[in-house]
Amino acid sequence: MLHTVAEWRASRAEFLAKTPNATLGVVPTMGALHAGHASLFAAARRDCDLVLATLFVNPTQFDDPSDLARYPRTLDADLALMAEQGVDAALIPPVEELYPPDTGTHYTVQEDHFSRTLCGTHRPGHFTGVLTVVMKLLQIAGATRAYFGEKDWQQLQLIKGMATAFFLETEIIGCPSVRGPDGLALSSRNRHLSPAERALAPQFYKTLCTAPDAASATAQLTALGFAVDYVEDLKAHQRRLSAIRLGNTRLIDNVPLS
Ligand SMILES: Nc1ncnc2c1ncn2[C@@H]1O[C@H](COP(=O)(O)OP(=O)(O)OP(=O)(O)O)[C@@H](O)[C@H]1O
Ligand SMILES: CC(C)(CO)[C@@H](O)C(=O)[O-]
Ligand code: BAL
Repeated sequence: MLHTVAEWRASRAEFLAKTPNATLGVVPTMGALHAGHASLFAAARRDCDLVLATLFVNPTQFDDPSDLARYPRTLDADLALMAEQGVDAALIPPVEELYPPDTGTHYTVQEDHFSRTLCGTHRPGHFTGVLTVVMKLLQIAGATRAYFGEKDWQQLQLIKGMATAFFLETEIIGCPSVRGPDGLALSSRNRHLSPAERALAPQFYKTLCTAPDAASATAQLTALGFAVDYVEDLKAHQRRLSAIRLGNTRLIDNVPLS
């Protein structure tokens, strides 16, 4: 299951030699897998002949070193979940392989770009890191389709924009957010929540769904005890996006505007 870039490229070539018109799906992740990731694997499995998952905690997208240091790492459980979901191959490259020394090249966008708003404002450099690593992963994968979650809605739009701008041949597929029974969007960072924070967390989604406008959502969330980074209604997309912090844990979510 484990592949370096060179191993993946060799097994991909071998597979395509045997099955010339095969479709390939790639699901980029940072590991610590949960049912949200499983839904992406299932979509790829349904649509594609060969499914690659990538597990890489990308250092360049972390604006906060302590967030990177405590990012959950659960490799054994991740391998079991991927096997259950019928993932064919997992690329788990070391940092030096994705970032060879002295290349000094990254993907960036102009000052007034969408990537500088919302999470881009609150996590400076975050989307440069995300888009750079996604460009690398898509080039390595050489897939027909790549699967991303709508939970990270701004990220999904930016990746679609990059794929269009750079004429990438991989189709970018967005998949619906998977939620717990209480409405909380599944996220690897949920495991950092204390029991009290976990009990409060579903109010995040509920408030986004019910508040009449972004200002009231902000006021209601603040009154409940969330530290609000932003709530914004993107009228053009009919979408409400938000990021909040509970203690040291930052969560994001988005809902359609009704
Ligand atoms: N609840 C979810 N439903 C659907 N897709 C999800 C969900 N959570 C994550 N994803 C998607 O899985 C892919 C990998 O995300 P990632 O590994 O960062 O997990 P995560 O749970 O979003 O972690 P965190 O937000 O804590 O970094 C992304 O495309 C992301 O949008
Ligand atoms: C797309 C991604 C795998 C890039 O590191 C990451 O931002 C994520 O997991 O959403
Ligand atoms: N899924 C988002 C990755 C991050 O928070 O860095």
